[in-house]
Amino acid sequence: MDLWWLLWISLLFLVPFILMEISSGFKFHFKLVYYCAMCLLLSALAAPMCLLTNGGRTVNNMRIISRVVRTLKYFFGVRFEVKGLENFQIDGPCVIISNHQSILDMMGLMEILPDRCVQIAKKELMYAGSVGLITYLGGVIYINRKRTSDAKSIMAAVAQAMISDNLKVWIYPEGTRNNSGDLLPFKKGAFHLALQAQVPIIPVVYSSLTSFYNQKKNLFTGGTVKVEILPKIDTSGLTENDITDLTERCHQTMRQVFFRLSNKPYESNGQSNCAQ
Ligand SMILES: CCCCCCCCCCCCCCCCC(=O)SCCNC(=O)CCNC(=O)[C@H](O)C(C)(C)COP(=O)(O)OP(=O)(O)OC[C@H]1O[C@@H](n2cnc3c(N)ncnc32)[C@H](O)[C@@H]1OP(=O)(O)O
Ligand SMILES: CCCCCCCC/C=C\CCCCCCCC(=O)OC[C@@H](O)COP(=O)(O)O
Repeated sequence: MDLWWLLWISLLFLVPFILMEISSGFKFHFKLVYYCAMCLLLSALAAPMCLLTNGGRTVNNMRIISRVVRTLKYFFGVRFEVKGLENFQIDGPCVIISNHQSILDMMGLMEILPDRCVQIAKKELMYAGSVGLITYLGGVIYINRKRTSDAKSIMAAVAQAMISDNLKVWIYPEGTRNNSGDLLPFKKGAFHLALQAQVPIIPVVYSSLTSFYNQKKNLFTGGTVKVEILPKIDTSGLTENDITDLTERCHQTMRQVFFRLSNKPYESNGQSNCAQ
């Protein structure tokens, strides 16, 4: 008899808990699927608009893409508080670096995307159905992260194109999505590119999404993302020998801003910030 009571009482507590877990998990995954479906749908709608307006693969399509992607935030209750937009007002090309937390970053990217700006992306994105097509039409540059030598030669060609076509290039120097509440060490490609093209670097920092988007906690509600565009960092006169210093300087500056925007106390990590 005692055993039955124990079973009933445990069920009384366990069933709502399991249901809550299932439903919040369901809600999280449902919202993620909904986000991907919206990206696929909007890309499928934007692709003909790009083709009809600009004919094919060109950075001019980014204007259409960013306008369309900017509508996404209303569906997901995400808002952006942007500071420092004036720092994008520079003549000519530059390398823009920013932190990368999740696929939701596409909204933050398109919210402030300056004119004539293409992104560097992993080549797998090319195969993401209509999203792959829209990235192709927008002029996104694909790299194979597993082959450093290929990535380097593509980046060298990009350095030339930046100058000849007056392009800004957006790179996520962490090289992958990172929702840990800190920045990963930076890869060096962005800094080589800036030096090769002899163009300035503009760091952009997005506050942590973890308060409203957290994969570990199955959390995806609405919230505000603080964005800060920092003043440009000049690279003129720097050489290959300065790459590590430059990388560390940018990482440290962005990390400080990231902690400030995320309302977290700054923690010095006391180790090299460059990916080895
Ligand atoms: C309409 C609705 C649409 C809805 C959908 C929305 C679509 C919107 C469209 C926008 C699309 C945006 C897409 C964004 C996608 C974001 C991503 O895919 S992030 C992942 C891909 N990006 C990156 O990986 C960029 C950052 N990575 C690097 O820069 C890397 O350095 C690397 C070039 C990939 C090389 O990788 P790895 O070998 O792992 O890196 P390192 O440790 O840094 O370098 C090793 C070694 O090589 C030297 N080196 C690196 N780069 C160069 C270079 N360019 N030239 C010369 N040498 C280089 C480096 O110095 C290291 O040597 P060392 O001796 O140790 O110093
Ligand atoms: C017919 C084929 C159908 C394919 C279906 C593909 C489903 C995907 C659909 C929509 C995805 C929308 C994502 C928007 C663009 C996201 C860009 C992005 O954030 O890429 C991640 C990349 O930065 C780093 O990747 P990793 O963290 O290293 O991994």
